[in-house]
Amino acid sequence: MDNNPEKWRTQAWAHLTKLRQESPLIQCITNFVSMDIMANVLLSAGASPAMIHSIDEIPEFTPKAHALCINVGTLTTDWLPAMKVAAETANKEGKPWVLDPVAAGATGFRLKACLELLGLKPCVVRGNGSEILALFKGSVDPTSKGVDSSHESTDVVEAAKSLAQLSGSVIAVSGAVDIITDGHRVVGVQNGVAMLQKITATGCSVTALIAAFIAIDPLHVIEATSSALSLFGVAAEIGMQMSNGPASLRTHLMDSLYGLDEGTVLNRVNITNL
Ligand SMILES: Nc1ncnc2c1ncn2[C@@H]1O[C@H](COP(=O)(O)OP(=O)(O)O)[C@@H](O)[C@H]1O
Ligand SMILES: Cc1ncsc1CCOP(=O)(O)O
Ligand SMILES: [Mg+2]
Repeated sequence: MDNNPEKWRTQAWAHLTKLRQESPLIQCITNFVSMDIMANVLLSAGASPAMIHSIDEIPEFTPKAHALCINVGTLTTDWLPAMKVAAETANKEGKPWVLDPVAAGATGFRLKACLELLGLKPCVVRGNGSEILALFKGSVDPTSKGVDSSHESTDVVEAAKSLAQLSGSVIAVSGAVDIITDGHRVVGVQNGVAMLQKITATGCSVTALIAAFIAIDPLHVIEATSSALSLFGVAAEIGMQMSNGPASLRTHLMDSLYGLDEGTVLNRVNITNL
């Protein structure tokens, strides 16, 4: 894709239209905090969510899903084997899966689990600046703020590129500017509002949305990931105009995502090659 902004916008609208038409089934193995908002964001966008995480069901269910989202936000020893079996099943079935390494640098247990999952070759890893840096360094961050970031996405571009080259996954770093890279190309998305950081699990939700967009365009992972991040940001921008704070934005974000129309998308999507 050349750096014509119009092409990125047209592509984002084409992705959303296809998502609404095909309504892919997205399996989410995710943290307790995020389950509700993640499922509702997927529904608002046009996808079909299923929060199914029992290891007893994965061999039967994961092959039916069009994409899988794995999120370690409230990880326990019990859940990790299910996540690994699901990732392996998705790989075997040729289904794309994405990893959200929530608070990767917060503890040794979490970091080890995230690195093991990264070894199972997710199609995309989406994290905030601190999470991506922790994965790149492979070390616990003594100054970790848990699920929140203490690094700007734009400060970890080189780490993200190296991590992408080492892992073979596309790395998406969220922030004021979302960075998407396969280790060679770097794309920037400038949509969204800072208030998204004041709603829990918006990061988790946009990771699930990336899974949905990859489900409908698995051969263009960077493009699908960029569209998902941009359209989530556009919905937040529109929603913010009707909101007084995080609680009302949470509601308006979903209404705006559901109602996104061609004119709004073509006017607002802001994606560029960096
Ligand atoms: N300062 C900001 N301005 C605009 N959008 C932002 C800003 N910070 C985060 N976002 C958006 O909020 C969503 C969640 O990102 P982020 O807060 O980085 O994830 P996490 O919740 O995992 O830490 C993403 O869509 C991202 O683009
Ligand atoms: C608060 C919290 N604690 C464990 S998982 C979680 C949700 C994190 O969501 P996000 O990474 O999208 O902010
Ligand atoms: Mg997060």
